[in-house]
Amino acid sequence: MKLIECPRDAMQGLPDFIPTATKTAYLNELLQVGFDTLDFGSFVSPKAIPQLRDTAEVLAGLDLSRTSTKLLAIVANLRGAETAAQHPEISYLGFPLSVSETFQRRNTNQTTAEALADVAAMHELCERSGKTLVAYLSMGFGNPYGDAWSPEIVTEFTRQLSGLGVRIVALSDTIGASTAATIAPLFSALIPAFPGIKFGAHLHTTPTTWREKVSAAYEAGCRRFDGAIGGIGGCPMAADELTGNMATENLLYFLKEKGVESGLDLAAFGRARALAASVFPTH
Ligand SMILES: CC(C)(COP(=O)([O-])OP(=O)([O-])OC[C@H]1O[C@@H](n2cnc3c(N)ncnc32)[C@H](O)[C@@H]1OP(=O)([O-])[O-])[C@@H](O)C(=O)NCCC(=O)NCCSC(=O)C[C@@](C)(O)CC(=O)[O-]
Repeated sequence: MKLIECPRDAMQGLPDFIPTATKTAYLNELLQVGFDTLDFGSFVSPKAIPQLRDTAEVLAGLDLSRTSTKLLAIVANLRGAETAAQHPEISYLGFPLSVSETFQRRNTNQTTAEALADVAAMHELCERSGKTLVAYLSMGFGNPYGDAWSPEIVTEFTRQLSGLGVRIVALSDTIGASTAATIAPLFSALIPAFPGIKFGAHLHTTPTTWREKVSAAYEAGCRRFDGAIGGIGGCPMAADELTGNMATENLLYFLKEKGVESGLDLAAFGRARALAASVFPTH
């Protein structure tokens, strides 16, 4: 089981700037919890995402001496990927490739064909610099813009990613549109069809629908889940109203019910949750 904590997704849409020292302290606490990966920041345009304009400074303040958690940074163009690749502390570069043309344009100002060309270049950059590319298939369960969506379209994007050599694909429900009825068949079909790819679930959800979503992905064989403490956040490029992240607390409830080891230090998790209450005071 791999749990990926996403404070980047929790913070990126918040209008009030979280001071760099506060971000750093929170991430340092999260680094003690035992997550497989921390999606800690992004190297993108500060005009697009002003909240994360200090990612390089935050990275400089992280204490990586007592953690096995690996760092993931989101990038939205080659320039950001080249910046991220220069940091030896970062293991993963994450790029949002969208199944929806409208969202690709809103998020990275590209067509999906241009974004796929960037994925190819980013994958090569990662290979050269000892890093791994994580491709998010954004709007992977439908979109609010009226763009075509079907399991076949998601499969075709996955085929293209597989052809480029991408080995981690996070099926992403950017706006919380998924249901058990869309999640289960997609994971059930894609996992056996692409044995060279490790599939993750990056699900956004309301507090009432989280369980059916996690359960559908887990029962279909997914063993890599993204979450954010408190279920905070979402992508501000997608919609005005953000649908929160999958709460990490709920992922842990689910795993406990299933008798599955999370691998987390629960005391450290409690400390991180307590700190989250002051980092995100209005949530
Ligand atoms: C990709 C662009 C830049 C294209 O935006 P653009 O306007 O086409 O880019 P540009 O090249 O014309 O540059 C615009 C300005 O940004 C600057 N710029 C340009 N690139 C960089 C960079 N790398 N680092 C720092 N600055 C940069 C550049 O210097 C310029 O500054 P100006 O001259 O106007 O002062 C823009 O659309 C962007 O930054 N988008 C951010 C997207 C983003 O961060 N979205 C949220 C994360 S993805 C997500 O949340 C989804 C996910 C992963 O969680 C999964 C899911 O749920 O679906």
